[in-house]
Amino acid sequence: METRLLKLLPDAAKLNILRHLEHDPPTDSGQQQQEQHSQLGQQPALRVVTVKDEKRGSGIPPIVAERRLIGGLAIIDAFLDVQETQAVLKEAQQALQQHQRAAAMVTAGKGEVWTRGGLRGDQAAWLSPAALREAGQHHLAVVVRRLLALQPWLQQQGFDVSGRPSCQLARFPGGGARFVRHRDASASVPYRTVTVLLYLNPAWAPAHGGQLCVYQHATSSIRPLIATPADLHLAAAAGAAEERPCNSSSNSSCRGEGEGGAGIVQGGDVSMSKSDSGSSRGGGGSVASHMGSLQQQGLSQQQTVPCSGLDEGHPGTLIAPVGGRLVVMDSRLLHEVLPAHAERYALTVWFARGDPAAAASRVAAMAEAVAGCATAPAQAAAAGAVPAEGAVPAAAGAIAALDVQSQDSGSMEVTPTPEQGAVLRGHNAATSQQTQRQRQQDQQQGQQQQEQQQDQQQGQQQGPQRPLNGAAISAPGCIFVSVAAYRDSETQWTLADLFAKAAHPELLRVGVVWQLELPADAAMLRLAGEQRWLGQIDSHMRFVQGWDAALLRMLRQAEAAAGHPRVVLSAYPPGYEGEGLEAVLPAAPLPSVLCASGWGERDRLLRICGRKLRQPLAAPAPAIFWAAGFSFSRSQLIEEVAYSRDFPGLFFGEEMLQLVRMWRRGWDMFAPCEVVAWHLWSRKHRPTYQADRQAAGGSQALEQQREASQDRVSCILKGLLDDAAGPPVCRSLEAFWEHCGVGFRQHAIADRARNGGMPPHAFLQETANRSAAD
Ligand SMILES: O=C(O)CCC(=O)C(=O)O
Ligand SMILES: [Fe+2]
Repeated sequence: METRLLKLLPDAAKLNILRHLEHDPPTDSGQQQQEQHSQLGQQPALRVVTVKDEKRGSGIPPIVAERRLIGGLAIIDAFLDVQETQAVLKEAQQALQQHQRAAAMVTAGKGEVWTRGGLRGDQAAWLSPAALREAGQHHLAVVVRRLLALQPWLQQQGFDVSGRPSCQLARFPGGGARFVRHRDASASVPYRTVTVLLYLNPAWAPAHGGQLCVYQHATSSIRPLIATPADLHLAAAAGAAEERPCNSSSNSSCRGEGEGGAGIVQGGDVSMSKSDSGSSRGGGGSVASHMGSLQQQGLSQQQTVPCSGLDEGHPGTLIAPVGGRLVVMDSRLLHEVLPAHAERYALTVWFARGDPAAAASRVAAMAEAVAGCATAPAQAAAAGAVPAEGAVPAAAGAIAALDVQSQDSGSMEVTPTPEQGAVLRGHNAATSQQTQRQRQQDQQQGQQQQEQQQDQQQGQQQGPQRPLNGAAISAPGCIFVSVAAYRDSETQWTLADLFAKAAHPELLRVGVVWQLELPADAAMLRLAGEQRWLGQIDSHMRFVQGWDAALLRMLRQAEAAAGHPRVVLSAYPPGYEGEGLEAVLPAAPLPSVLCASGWGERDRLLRICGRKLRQPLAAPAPAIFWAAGFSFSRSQLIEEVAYSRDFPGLFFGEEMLQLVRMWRRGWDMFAPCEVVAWHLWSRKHRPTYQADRQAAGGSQALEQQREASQDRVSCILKGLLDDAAGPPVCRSLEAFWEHCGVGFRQHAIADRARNGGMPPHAFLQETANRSAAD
């Protein structure tokens, strides 16, 4: 499979292989977790040594029992005394060392501290009670149990903590390591309800930094739990209205909390803070000074360090990570760990709600998984490290694989890595739902085989030498969607929407080509070649509900109309406005058809546009042109018409090159009769490769390379250069010219081309987009 996959690649691309974590957090099955907890409780090895075991009695220490969360936050000092803290710290250090592999993998992938990535600088290890027991880390085990024993206390306060908790040790190594603003109940782990942090730093001093900053705990209503993009939208809108500065003189609810039971220590090491008032009292200095220290280390704040909420003027409570201190917080609260300048240890228990993560949450996790690509530093492009431009996979890039195959009920962790931005994977085995699907798949196998034979016969009859070997459309199969992205903040939303709106997200596999790296030896996602269907989209798109089912339906219709299975659905999708959560999708737009629109002034390559139809189509219509940003077919397409590495720097021209190659090998284009996606035509929200390169002073060599590629495409289309790539052709170039209605030698466009093969009156004046080329 691997060799075959190599051939499928956009040859110019550098594709980092999906890096699976080899180690799962240990407590991700509810059943298993329960067992582990009860084992923990029963083990004689876990008898109290020096740390007080609160198992006897109510299990809730008095120091905690009399407190409650106010505004979603409670800070409880001296949960452990100094000796206890020291004993636990020692074991925590051991545990982190023992679990170093795990810790490394949840951070930088090689045990490195990832401060340059700027998002998260800690090293962490999941704690399994069983592992602690085996390792003889009794103090730690007892403390974990004491933290777990807070469950009824939280329940009394109305939190759903009936799900399985998870437990983690984290070490920030100092040197400015931080953890940027986030919510623990995030899109990737929406089932977390309460975060309990126990700090293990007996000698903490203000100069050590690393304070926890909690935002918005003073607001009366906490934002709704993020579960779906729609919820996110609502949450963002509500949050924007709620957000207001909070200081002791102007906001009574803040002051009330500060003075009340929430544990705000005035003049001590907990303080309400707002950067613009410079009121970071006693808590170890402002974020700006931390940033300063990062800059001294040669890291530019702008390029490598995302802004702190404090720097943005948001009100927050600074909490020093002093040894023995317990912080209990609603997991929905935004918080961050400010740059730590000394080693900093914390033990965290996340309590979770009972119901397993819903499909929508798994979906939204995709958004987080790629969030890093939007912040990728500009220098990668500026240094000429980007071999091609545009949003099409002919360009070089790195693939981050997003494998959501087995996450229906499992927890998942998004693991940012410096190279890839993020890798996402689930921790659980297949669910019963999946097993059921598997059974259905098995049942349909007989049918598939039959249809497969039909496919093969059809393929042989149709001329192209290699028969199609995929099953027919009625058979279930996975869709592989290839997404190319260049520093595009919309990528995360595109992926979230893609999964959220799929009728069968479990059958979806996505590869993101991040167009930021030099070409190198390629290795394709192992997933790609194994899937039955192939989609290709841009990184700034939205989708209709059930887009996958709709595309399969239309592909089936198109195949029936064509009388063979070499069919590609392609169009320029209509536009949406706004970005991220603000995206506005026009309702029920009419479909469009790709048409020739003219010739590029400098490169003299054909430009195409999407012309909106006056009326909906009853079925997909035979079409002429192909758009790289929206294409759907059987996955054999990429085997038969692989991207070529012979055209470095190509942007305009790529679609025509692919088209001539596809068509001459027997693939027919069809215009979808339904709109299933929207595209953001404005480029205002993202830098382009071209602009980055110009900002860096341009590169003559790259420009020349690009022009040479364009010339070669021109020559191929004119028949002046033989295009030997790929499997043998079954249609002539002359037939292609006639089919398109384009005189490539004469630069002539016939009406057939201008109308994309449709009757002239079929169109509205309005186009679906400007020409994608301009
Ligand atoms: O260590 C802390 O104070 C907080 C860490 C954190 O936010 C997390 O692990 O999610
Ligand atoms: Fe957190």
